[in-house]
Amino acid sequence: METAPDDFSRPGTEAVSVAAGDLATAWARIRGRLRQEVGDVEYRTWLRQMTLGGIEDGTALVSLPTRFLRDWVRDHYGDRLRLLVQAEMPGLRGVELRVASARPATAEAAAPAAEMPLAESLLAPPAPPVPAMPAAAAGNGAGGNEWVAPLDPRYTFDTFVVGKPNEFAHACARRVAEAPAVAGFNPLFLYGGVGLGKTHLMHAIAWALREGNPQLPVAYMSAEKFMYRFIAALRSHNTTEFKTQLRSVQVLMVDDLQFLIGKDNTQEEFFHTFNALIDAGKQIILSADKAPTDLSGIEDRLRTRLSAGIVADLHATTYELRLSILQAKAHDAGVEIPPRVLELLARKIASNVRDLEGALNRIVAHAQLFGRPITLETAPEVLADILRSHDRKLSIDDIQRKVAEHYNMRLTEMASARRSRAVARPRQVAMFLSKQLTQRSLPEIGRKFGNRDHTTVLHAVNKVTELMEADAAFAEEVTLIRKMLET
Ligand SMILES: Nc1ncnc2c1ncn2[C@@H]1O[C@H](COP(=O)(O)OP(=O)(O)OP(=O)(O)O)[C@@H](O)[C@H]1O
Repeated sequence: METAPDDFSRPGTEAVSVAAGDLATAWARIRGRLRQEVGDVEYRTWLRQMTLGGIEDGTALVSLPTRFLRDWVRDHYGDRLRLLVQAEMPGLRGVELRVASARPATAEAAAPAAEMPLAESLLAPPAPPVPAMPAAAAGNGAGGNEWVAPLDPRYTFDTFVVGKPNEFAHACARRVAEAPAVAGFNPLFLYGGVGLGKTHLMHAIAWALREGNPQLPVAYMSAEKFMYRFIAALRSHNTTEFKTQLRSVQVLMVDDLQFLIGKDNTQEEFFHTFNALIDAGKQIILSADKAPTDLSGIEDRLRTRLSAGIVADLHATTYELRLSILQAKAHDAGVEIPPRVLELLARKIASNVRDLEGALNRIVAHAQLFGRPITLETAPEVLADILRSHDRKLSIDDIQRKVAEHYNMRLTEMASARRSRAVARPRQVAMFLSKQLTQRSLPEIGRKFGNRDHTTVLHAVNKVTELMEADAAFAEEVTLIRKMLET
């Protein structure tokens, strides 16, 4: 059994009439989406206390308990919140953020939240960033665009940082943006783990296409939205209009396709839409968390068609890519963050870019709140919970890399047979730290250092201990490297 559709009544010009149950469901979905987009940490820090007080004059009234939180949410999430609200409740003019005690969405949806003088409006800009749909796609005046998700203005090619893990996906996306529906690139199927940039790339393609031709009918939506709209069309016996709308676009983008797993009717409809568009020479761009071949629960015939164009993987980020992303985002935010702090984040938060952004936002907020620049000493404190949740075990590779970097020697020397002092001493330091900072046994450590014997490792550990006792400067140096590895 598939989930019930979101069936908000059509908006009037001034008021939007939404039943209490629908309002609560829509609000829950908006919050869920925000949480998914910004990550758990950021969501808990800034957005959890947000409540929907109701709708008044076509504006959603959202409350936060303090002025600081209200301002923060307005400045950092205001646009996003407005776009999500408008996507869920088409016809709303905007969102008003207030400082007020919590008040849930109720049957008296039109009742305002406790009035406060600090209300701020996030009204829609004059030309909302929604891809154009042609008259045919707009149906018979029922508001054509409202089932197409708005594009995020931040997600363009300009703001997408390219590195080894995403260069292929990025190149494919660029190619499709330059020349849609070229054989071999249709469909474009982007896949990868959570928060690695699939949605960002899809929006970037849509923005680029729009820039080239503002009239080009491009439709972007999540697979979830596709399903809700399809079920709503079924319920209102209006599937013809649904199909006509979809089939009149030139480019169709459907995000998070894994959502269709096990939803047989929706999959069937999607399959037909897909075939109709491809046969008509339209471009399709899809994303999922797995490659088509690994999407179990998707019918074989659909799976085969999904792989028929180009399949591009967004790989897990590397340290270098994470650092470049942080540098770019700090630069865009106009804040100076010491390189060491960015390196710390890039090293410690290896899961996905969304969490990385969350940590960076926290640092920026902290610096702005207290008017003090963040330092390598204060960053671990400010980010304690985030760092704890990303705590990862140090590996011998990490240690070798850091020691090689410190002594300005090539990483390969760690495993080489050379015995000159310039490489032998740093190698001994790396062996010593590997014994101190990992759970690896002496033979295991030896293997990582060019298959050396465990007695060589033991000798290195003893030698470094001895030298540290005899030479304060050397002891300080080793302690410093250790500290850098541990923060
Ligand atoms: N290479 C990159 N350069 C700049 N920002 C990036 C990059 N990759 C990801 N991001 C940012 O990380 C956040 C998460 O990316 P996005 O939403 O595109 O991930 P996703 O792969 O669609 O995740 P999900 O599987 O959760 O839908 C976004 O804010 C996005 O701008």
